[in-house]
This record gives sequence, structure tokens and C-alpha cells, in this order.
Amino acid sequence: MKQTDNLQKLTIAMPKGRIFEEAVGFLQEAGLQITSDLAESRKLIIPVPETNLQFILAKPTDVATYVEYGVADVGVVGKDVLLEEERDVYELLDLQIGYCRMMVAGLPGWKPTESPRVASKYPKIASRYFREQGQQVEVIKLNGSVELAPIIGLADRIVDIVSTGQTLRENGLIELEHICEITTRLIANRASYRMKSEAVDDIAQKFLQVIPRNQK
Ligand SMILES: Nc1ncnc2c1ncn2[C@@H]1O[C@H](COP(=O)(O)OP(=O)(O)OP(=O)(O)O)[C@@H](O)[C@H]1O
Ligand SMILES: O=P(O)(O)OC[C@H]1O[C@H](OP(=O)(O)OP(=O)(O)O)[C@H](O)[C@@H]1O
Repeated sequence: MKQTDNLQKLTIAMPKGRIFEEAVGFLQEAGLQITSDLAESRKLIIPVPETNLQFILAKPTDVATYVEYGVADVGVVGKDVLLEEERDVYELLDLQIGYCRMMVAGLPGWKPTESPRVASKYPKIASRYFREQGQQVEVIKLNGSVELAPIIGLADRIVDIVSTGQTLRENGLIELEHICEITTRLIANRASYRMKSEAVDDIAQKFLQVIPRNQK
């Protein structure tokens, strides 16, 4: 019997796209044998040789869904997704990568209207924020290029992620209100956290050792 046969098998959901490379770098630093050319492959399930681990590559917004349903034991996901999807998962660690911020933005000189409209890829975050501010707004869900909305007159403000600020700048928009900071998190399925505590703890410990090196 191979040494790995005794170990609890662990499936880790990884986000494809923007945070993928940073997350892979993180895993490599944590000592996991994962190759950096994964992004070029179309393979979606990747076993890590000589270990009890396998990765599944998911759309960032779906990572918490795979983890909530237990088809992945742990996942790497942006706080924005957790706030929007409100999935029933444990948030284990702030990995302190994927830094960006959730903002309200709009045109300079923006003035409140009688029936304000806010466009966002994050309708729940936007609705919650304006409700907390005591403001009644209509939230319009978009799937991308959200900065178009105020320029073209679909909405007077947007709620979106800002990182470098380039997209806002190049479209003549400004940051109006700061909602929250966003970073990438390690999450776990609730049952896996209990039933596979050793394997989950082991991966969390590996991640934990890398975090101080990543601090801004
Ligand atoms: N500038 C940024 N814009 C968007 N997401 C960012 C940014 N910086 C870090 N992130 C993180 O990356 C994740 C989004 O990655 P990505 O843009 O690849 O996904 P996506 O929006 O689902 O992609 P798409 O819909 O374009 O396929 C977010 O969940 C967020 O936590
Ligand atoms: O502040 P910046 O560095 O410019 O980054 C922010 C932009 O990046 C994201 O869009 P993304 O590139 O994911 O494209 P999208 O319009 O398809 O959502 C986000 O929705 C902003 O539009």
C-alpha cells in the first residue's frame, strides 16, 4: 500500500482567471507540487502526484458553491464572492492576496435623483449596502463592463471592484463611497471540516505559513 492511501483525500476548488496565478504561486510556496502551466491546460480536475490532494478549477463565483455542496472540501475564493453568494461554508483564513476594494462609483458631480439606479455584478452586496445607508435604490444586475452603466445612462452609480482604478479613470468615473476591502480567502465545507479535520488542518497550516511572506 502506498503511503498516501492512508491519508484523507482532499479536493481543493481553485478559481480560474485573475487570482489563479497568484493562488498557484501561493500553493507552490506552501510546498504543494503544483505546476504553473495549469492555466494553459483545459483539464478541470488535477490530481497532485504523491499526495492525497486534487484540485478542481472552477469559475471564481462558483468556488463557494462547490464547497458548500461538499464536492470540494476546501476552496480559494474572493471575499466578494462570499459576501455576494452567502454560501454556508467556514471561512478559515485570509490569504492576503487578491487585494482590491468594493466601491460605489459614479460620474463626478453626480446628484441624487428621485428614483436612483445602481448597476452591479454584485446585486446582493449593493442592495445590502444601500439598505444599511437608509437609501432606497433600484439595483440592476449586470455581468461585466459595469462602468458603462453611468456613462450611457442606465444607472447613476455602480457598485464594483476597484483595484488599480484604471477602469474608472479611463471611463471618466470616480470613487464615491468605500464599501469594504476584498482579499482572497480559504474556505472549508462544514462536514469536511469535522470529518477530515486532519487533512483540512494540514492544508490550512501550510497556507498559514505562507501568509506572513505575502503581507503588504
Ligand atoms: N481588479 C479586480 N477586478 C475583479 N476581481 C478582482 C480584481 N482584483 C482581484 N480580484 C479578485 O478576483 C476575482 C475575480 O476574478 P475574475 O475577474 O477572473 O473572475 P470573474 O469576474 O468571474 O471573471 P469573468 O466574469 O471575467 O470570467 C474576484 O472574486 C476578486 O476577489
Ligand atoms: O481598478 P482596475 O484595476 O481597473 O480593476 C477593476 C475592474 O476589473 C474588474 O473587471 P474585469 O476585468 O473582471 O472585467 P468585467 O468588466 O468583465 O467584470 C472590475 O469589475 C472592474 O471593472
